[in-house]
Amino acid sequence: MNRTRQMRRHAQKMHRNGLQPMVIIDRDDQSPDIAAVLVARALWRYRSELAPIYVVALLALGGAILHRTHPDWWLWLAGVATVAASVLAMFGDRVGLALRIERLYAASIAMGAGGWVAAATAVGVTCRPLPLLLAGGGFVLAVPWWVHRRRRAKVRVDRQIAAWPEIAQTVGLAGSRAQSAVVDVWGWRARFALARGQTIQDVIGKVPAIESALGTYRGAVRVSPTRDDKANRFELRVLDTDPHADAIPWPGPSVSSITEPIDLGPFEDATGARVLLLRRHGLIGGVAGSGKSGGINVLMGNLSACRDVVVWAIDLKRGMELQPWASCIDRLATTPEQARAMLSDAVTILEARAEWLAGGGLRVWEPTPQRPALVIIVDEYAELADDAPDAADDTDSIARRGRAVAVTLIAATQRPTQKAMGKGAVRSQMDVRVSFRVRERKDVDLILGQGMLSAGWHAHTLNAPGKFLLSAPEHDTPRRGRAYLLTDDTVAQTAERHAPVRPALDKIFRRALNEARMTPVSVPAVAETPTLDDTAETALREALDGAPDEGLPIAHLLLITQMSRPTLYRRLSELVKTGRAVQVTRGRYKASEHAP
Ligand SMILES: Nc1ncnc2c1ncn2[C@@H]1O[C@H](COP(=O)(O)OP(=O)(O)OP(=O)(O)O)[C@@H](O)[C@H]1O
Repeated sequence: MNRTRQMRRHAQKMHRNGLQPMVIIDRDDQSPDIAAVLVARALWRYRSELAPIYVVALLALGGAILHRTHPDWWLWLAGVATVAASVLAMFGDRVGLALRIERLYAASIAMGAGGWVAAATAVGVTCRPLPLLLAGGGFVLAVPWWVHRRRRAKVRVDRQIAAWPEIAQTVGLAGSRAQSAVVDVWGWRARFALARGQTIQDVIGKVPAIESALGTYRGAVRVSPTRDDKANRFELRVLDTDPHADAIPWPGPSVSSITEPIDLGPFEDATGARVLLLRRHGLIGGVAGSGKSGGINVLMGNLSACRDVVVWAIDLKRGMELQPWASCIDRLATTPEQARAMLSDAVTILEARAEWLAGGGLRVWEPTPQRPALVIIVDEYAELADDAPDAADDTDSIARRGRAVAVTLIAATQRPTQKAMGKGAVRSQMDVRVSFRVRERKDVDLILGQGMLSAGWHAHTLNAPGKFLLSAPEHDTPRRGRAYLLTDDTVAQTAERHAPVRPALDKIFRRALNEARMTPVSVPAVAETPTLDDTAETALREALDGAPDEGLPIAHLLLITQMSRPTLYRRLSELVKTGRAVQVTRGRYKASEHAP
């Protein structure tokens, strides 16, 4: 017997240390004692699952006692049961029964249990059909309890929280402790306090180990600061189902001005990944097919809705990605020559604006529809660096000096290596970084910045196109977002809706360009740059008349006429309709041979 007590003490000590006792039964006389301990522990551990059986047993016991001691109480008991059931049905939400079905269930339990005890008190528990009613009713009412998803989730969470000291020890966060936990639609969340000297970065670095210890699937655990932003607290989020499993349709523009943050798509807690682009440059990276172009579509959908932004774009993949937005893009460069000319013009405008600001004693350019910001989107930046290396000085100038004058550069590329980004300081000037999935872990640092991988920005684990991590001054913890998806139809409709409201570039720019007399490479001699005042119409006619057989591209006509893109498209379609011009191929026009 003494030995049994010793073993029990040993088992308790092991349990206190977080260890499971190993049971070695070597003598028959000790087994019942230890088995009883194990059974008692199982009864306690599975108390939630066994709760209906406990309740049935309690009711039987209570009924038996009351029948013996106070058989005349049955009427009171029936009254109390009725009142309790009504209160639960009406006000159950105040005690956490959020759904109506849950309140009705609780009311049925109260009425059933109370009614049965009242009857058993009056006539005795063995009186028929009370035993049958207790067993049958107990079983029927237990089924919803056993299958209830939230209850099961809660039990699982409680067990994991109870096991946390052991998990923490294993993963190297000994001393941290859980403060609270809640089950939500996607899984569960818990708030933890850290031991002295531990930081959130330490926890982020342990995420794979925590996932393994909790037995979740890979990528199911998220770590973030708590709302109060205390350095010794963190929130752990464990997802059972991925909130980003399905594509999320774009709900329409979230902004009407570049001074507002643009919503790229929801984070996993359904809050929007909003980021400001005014006076900032952006870098979008990720492997082919990871959703970069989708991300650019979201940007275009929003930027085209802003009346205080002029969008220029460089798409050296023959305009494949950005062509659908052509009517909202003031200037689209699809060849290295056009890209070179555009970037050089951008520097001209930047300098003119800087001069204008200095002249007025102003520090920054505040965009308005009359004086819009300029956003230059470069899709597949690596191709620009390859095909137009001499434009590097201009991109460098824009990246370094563009902020104050509201000239923003947004570059998308698969891997922003120093080679892909050109020689200059462009990458280091990018304030907003969006990383879609990368293939290699080291690419995380390439896109998001040195040290980000070890700080927990695991873009290599993003597992569907459109999922991204966003790093910006207002987003300094790794949270997964999923970009909204714009279908081709949505793009076409949005571009059509926004094209008429696109602003033109301001006079300061136009004058600066005039003065700089920028002549695009390979513009035919007939297409002399005219003055930019009110001779646009004549310039268009002259350009079309002198156009070569293959026609003049839109980009050149835009440069020559200085019309806004929507105006040029409108004028060209009028000229085509009236037989004065012809569209030779897509995006190329010349005067009709039979023009009047
Ligand atoms: N936000 C999104 N939600 C759901 N699916 C998306 C999303 N973005 C992209 N996709 C899907 O992934 C495919 C590839 O996306 P996308 O063309 O944007 O990738 P990419 O990174 O630009 O590739 P590439 O570098 O080859 O152009 C799309 O055809 C689309 O079906």
